[in-house]
Amino acid sequence: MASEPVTGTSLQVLRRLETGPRGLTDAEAAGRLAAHGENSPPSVRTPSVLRRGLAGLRDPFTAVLLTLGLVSAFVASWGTATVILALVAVSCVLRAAGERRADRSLAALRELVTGTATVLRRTDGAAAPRTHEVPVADLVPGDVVRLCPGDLVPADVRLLRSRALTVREDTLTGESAPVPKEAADRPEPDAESALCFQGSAVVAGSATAVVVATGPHTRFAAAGRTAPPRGPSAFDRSVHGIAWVLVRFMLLTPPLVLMAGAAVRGRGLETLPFAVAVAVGLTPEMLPVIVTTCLARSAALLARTRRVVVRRLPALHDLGAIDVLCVDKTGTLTQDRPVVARSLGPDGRDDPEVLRWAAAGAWWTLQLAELPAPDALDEALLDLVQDAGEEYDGLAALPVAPGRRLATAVVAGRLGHHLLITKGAAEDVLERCELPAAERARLLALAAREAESGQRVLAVATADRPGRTRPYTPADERGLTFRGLVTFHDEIAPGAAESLRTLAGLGIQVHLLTGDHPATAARVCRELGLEPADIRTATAPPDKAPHTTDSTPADTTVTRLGADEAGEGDSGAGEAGVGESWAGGTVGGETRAGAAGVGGAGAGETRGGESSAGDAAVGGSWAGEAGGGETGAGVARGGGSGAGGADGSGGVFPAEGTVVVARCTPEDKARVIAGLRAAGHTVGFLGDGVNDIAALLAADVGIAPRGAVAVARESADVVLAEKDLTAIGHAVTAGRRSSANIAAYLRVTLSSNLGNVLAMLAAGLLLPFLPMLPVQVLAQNLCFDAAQLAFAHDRPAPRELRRPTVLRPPAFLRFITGFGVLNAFADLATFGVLALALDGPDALDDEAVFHSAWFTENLLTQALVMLLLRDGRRLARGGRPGPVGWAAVLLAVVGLAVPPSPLGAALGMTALPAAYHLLLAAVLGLYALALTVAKVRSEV
Ligand SMILES: Nc1ncnc2c1ncn2[C@@H]1O[C@H](COP(=O)(O)OP(=O)(O)OP(=O)(O)O)[C@@H](O)[C@H]1O
Repeated sequence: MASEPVTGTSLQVLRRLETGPRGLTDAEAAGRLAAHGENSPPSVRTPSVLRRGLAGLRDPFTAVLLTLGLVSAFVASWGTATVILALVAVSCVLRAAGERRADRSLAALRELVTGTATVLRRTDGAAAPRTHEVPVADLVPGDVVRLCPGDLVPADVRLLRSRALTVREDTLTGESAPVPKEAADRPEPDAESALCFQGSAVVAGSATAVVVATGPHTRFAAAGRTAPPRGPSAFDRSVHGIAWVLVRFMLLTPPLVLMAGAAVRGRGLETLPFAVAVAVGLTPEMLPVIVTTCLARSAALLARTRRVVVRRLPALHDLGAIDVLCVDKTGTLTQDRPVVARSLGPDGRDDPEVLRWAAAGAWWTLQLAELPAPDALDEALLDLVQDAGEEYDGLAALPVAPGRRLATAVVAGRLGHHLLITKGAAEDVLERCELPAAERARLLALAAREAESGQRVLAVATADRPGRTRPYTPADERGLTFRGLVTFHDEIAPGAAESLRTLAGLGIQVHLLTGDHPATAARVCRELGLEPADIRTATAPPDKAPHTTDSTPADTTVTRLGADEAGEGDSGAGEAGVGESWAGGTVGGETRAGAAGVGGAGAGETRGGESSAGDAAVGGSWAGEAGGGETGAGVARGGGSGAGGADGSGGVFPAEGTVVVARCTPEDKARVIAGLRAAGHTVGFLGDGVNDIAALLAADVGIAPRGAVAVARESADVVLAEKDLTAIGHAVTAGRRSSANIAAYLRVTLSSNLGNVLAMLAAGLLLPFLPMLPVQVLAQNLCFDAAQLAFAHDRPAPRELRRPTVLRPPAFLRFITGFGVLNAFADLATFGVLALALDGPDALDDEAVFHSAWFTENLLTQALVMLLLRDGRRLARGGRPGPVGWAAVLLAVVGLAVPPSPLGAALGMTALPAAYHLLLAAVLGLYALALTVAKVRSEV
């Protein structure tokens, strides 16, 4: 179905689809919707619970458990095998159920951000077609749709008309370089270039197209594709690091126990079930369950209370771990509702004529490039000049595109001449004007002065050319006559200042990456209460600017301006700054570069709030290749003040404060983020436009605000469904909360498990019998696991949420070893004291008594660890116990109640003498004291 109607001329295709260039009528569309079904985006086929359960076996802990269970069955230790396999089953079922719940709630949340398509429909056959925004799901074959930059192609379509259309097809091909598409009628096999496929992103240009396939018939669905998988999150990587250390321990444990038993006690293979049980005791089996539950609960709560949609569950962890947030300016920190402020001539005086040129250019670009709607700057111009462009006939348009910061309209002038009207970034337009260098520098300074007051600035130029039939290309934008500047005021977005303050309070460094002028960006920063520590310009060499997709890292020269150089009120300094960046691009001026190490150096070591991560090079290709000598058009000079220490590039980011990188192309934004990540930061990016897609994908977490274009929303991990930016702070806190719960679970479980295992190994060697029967080890493990589920529901203390939650495996393993050893000492001390104090028929040399005493003591110490390592402060302040506190109490009750119960008898246990409980209370008191001291010391 997808391929059949797309060959032949556009007309043939339209006929075959029983439609026309004016689109379908409402009745036809409704009929086809009933016949073809919804054009639902191909969703991941929801796996069955069984499939999910089996997938759970791939988790390393579960896989090791299963192996140990099978080993036990192999040596006919049926009790041990049954309990282990039951543990495996419980873990897989809980995890599958949690994932299903999470999937369901996410599917419901995604509804909040579903996209729409611009479609041409008629009320009846005689009526004129009108454009409507309809939900993507309502599209049917035969619908005529309009595509513009930022759109996601809503179905498989055949182009009817197109203007300089480029799309990214990475969802289908994995290839991120934009591909040109054209409406021309071509025979097979070239017909593909007139087809766009569902899920592709429109990067530039515009088109009108007819829908040829929807829903399950699209190529995307047929290929069974889903969104390209992202690499593991920062948190996942840490958890995996820890998991693999433990898995190695677990695999080593049984042979060690066997060898030690044989060497010291002369025991044989009969110890294997015990050895296996000890290894199982080390396993944090509930980890996958707790991770899924924590994430799903936090995501659902965020959506309900803050209208924040987490589109990829693990992104919530990364959100909690970010220590750097890069934001774009327009549409994110500002509202992107610009209003014309001034129109001035080259002499700096008000000149309304410049505004008329700019508006005429905007009007004809809009008409000829077939853009369904003007961009915000053009809209502001057209709002003010009602009859814009009426005096001309439009001939051609070269619109703005990612990496291209100007637009040209060609109109018919007098006496058969053509008139080019170009408007855009001052640097880009002035570079194309015929001007002496000094005059150009003066005009750039004029633009910078306007920008310093926070205004957005467009330069306007024209050119009179003899008429011709040859098409116009960017190469024709040369030898222009400068006409003047138009400035715009764009209000700050609601909640932006408060949101930035909250982020600073959460220990997150904010950087601004924008395509706009450095002085405008710096002023916006100040208005938001952020004093930029550094202001830089990322300048693609002019001849590369329109073709950023094939630019290489070395194409970007980064010019650093001192924070004060673009400073407000000091126009001289501002002029110098901008002049310098300009010179770097064209006249061979100097690009001041800070000292920089090459990115990635010291990554890992430099992580974390107190580290010098910020001093490391931004690195990656951006810093490394842009610096250190002559690059592109600029000459980099080393010897700046950065702490990276190597030779010069502009890539050093300070450890504190905000850096503004202005005049960024989409690739520059992505490169800066890649560099920051290589320097060890966990980086979030907040952006709303088609020029932000690469950055959204490059960041650990991409965030799109409400109002972002469809492609940005689709590329983001987190979407804010409300306009209020303060939701980001709440989302970060929610991420930290779930990460803190998982980290606490790991700390408590692993230190406690390690302590038990060490104590059991030691006791196994000291005693003439096994310190616990395998089935008892497993039973107490099961009780402890069940209690651990409370961590998914806990509320961490506020101080735990003040900094990014970063699990550093070495520090973490040190923690659990320290507390594990302490726990083992407590266990052994208990028995030392009890052995000395008790004798008679109930003494500890009786196996059943010993096993029961060990069981009770184990569960009580574990409860104590839960209480003190997690709920200690809350209880010390006289607060009510949280879920973990109550779970600990329950665990202690089970520890005391099981041995004398029938269940205890079935497990080979017996009631314990009263004296034991008294002595145990005293030993536990001492242990609690030691634990508290150790905890306080570990926090200093
Ligand atoms: N309609 C337009 N006509 C001419 N030039 C434009 C137009 N829109 C944008 N520009 C120029 O292109 C520059 C870069 O635009 P781009 O969309 O990349 O970034 P931005 O909107 O300025 O900032 P941000 O990256 O923060 O969203 C603008 O600063 C402006 O100079």
